[in-house]
Amino acid sequence: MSGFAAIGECMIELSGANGDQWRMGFAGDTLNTTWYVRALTDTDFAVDYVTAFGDDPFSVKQRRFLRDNAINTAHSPTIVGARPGIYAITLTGSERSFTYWRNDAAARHLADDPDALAKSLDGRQVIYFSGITMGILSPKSRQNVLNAVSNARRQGSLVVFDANYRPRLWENADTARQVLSNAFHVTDIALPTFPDENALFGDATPADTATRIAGYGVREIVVKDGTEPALVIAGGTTTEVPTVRANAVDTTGAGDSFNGGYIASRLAGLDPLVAAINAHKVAARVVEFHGALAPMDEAKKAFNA
Ligand SMILES: Nc1ncnc2c1ncn2[C@@H]1O[C@H](COP(=O)(O)OP(=O)(O)OP(=O)(O)O)[C@@H](O)[C@H]1O
Ligand SMILES: O=C(O)C(=O)C[C@H](O)[C@H](O)CO
Repeated sequence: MSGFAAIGECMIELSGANGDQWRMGFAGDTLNTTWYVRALTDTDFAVDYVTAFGDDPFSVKQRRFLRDNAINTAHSPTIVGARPGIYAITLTGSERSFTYWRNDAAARHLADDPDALAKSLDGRQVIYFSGITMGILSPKSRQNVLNAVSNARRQGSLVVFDANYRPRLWENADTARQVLSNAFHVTDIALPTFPDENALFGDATPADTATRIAGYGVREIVVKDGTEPALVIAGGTTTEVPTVRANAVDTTGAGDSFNGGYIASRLAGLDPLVAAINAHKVAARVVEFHGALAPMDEAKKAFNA
């Protein structure tokens, strides 16, 4: 087993608005985590982003962007006539909210071909996916993802999942609860965010979130909560790990970069508490930049500080 593969949607991102002038980049929760795993692992460690691309000029740029940053795309298909989704970031102070145009995005077809998906995940040390990955898909494709992930897990892959609840993606809250619970059932490491879990499952505290997720059989859980400490549940013990101070300008991708820092640390053999400390350091630096993707060298400096 070697390498990392994440499954999800790479969108066009509009960030850093200055009046009507925007900066265009590429982002999406699972891609953001992939970016930070790439930044924080050795160059000979294979990192893949598993998605579906369109065939328009922006999709071509996405593939080039990933390639230029040493992120491979496994067996991700190209869908003729399709194009990427877009989102724009609105800031209230440093707190982000998103406007999306993504209903017909190419990535919605990422699991249409179960064989290609299985090949993309084959032999990976770590597989990462999210509730956004599941939310954009048809019921049949959601099942294809769950099958592919659980088969890979049976072969020895470690599965990491963040529910990242985005209400607009779901037909209704009951479906979201059902699909996300199914995903937690095939997860080894859960990296949820408390406000998302509170919104969907009504958990009163981060400890309640951890208890519920442990009930799905997940043995390693980190519950993030903005500037509040993260709750780390591993090896039968529960520990609060405080965050790192930052001059935050845009919190987009905070949780995703935390996940990248956490996964890279665990891949390096560090224990969960040290992994959470490193993850906070990375996320605290990422919120000091506009958009989800901070420069890789800045993430690396924070990780090693
Ligand atoms: N203002 C901040 N200052 C320092 N660190 C922060 C700040 N906001 C977030 N973080 C860091 O990011 C982590 C995740 O934050 P949060 O729970 O807000 O993520 P999130 O809502 O999942 O983010 P996203 O979904 O945009 O990736 C925190 O555990 C912390 O390490
Ligand atoms: O909200 C989404 O679907 C995105 O993927 C956009 C952002 O990059 C992501 O939410 C940040 O976690």
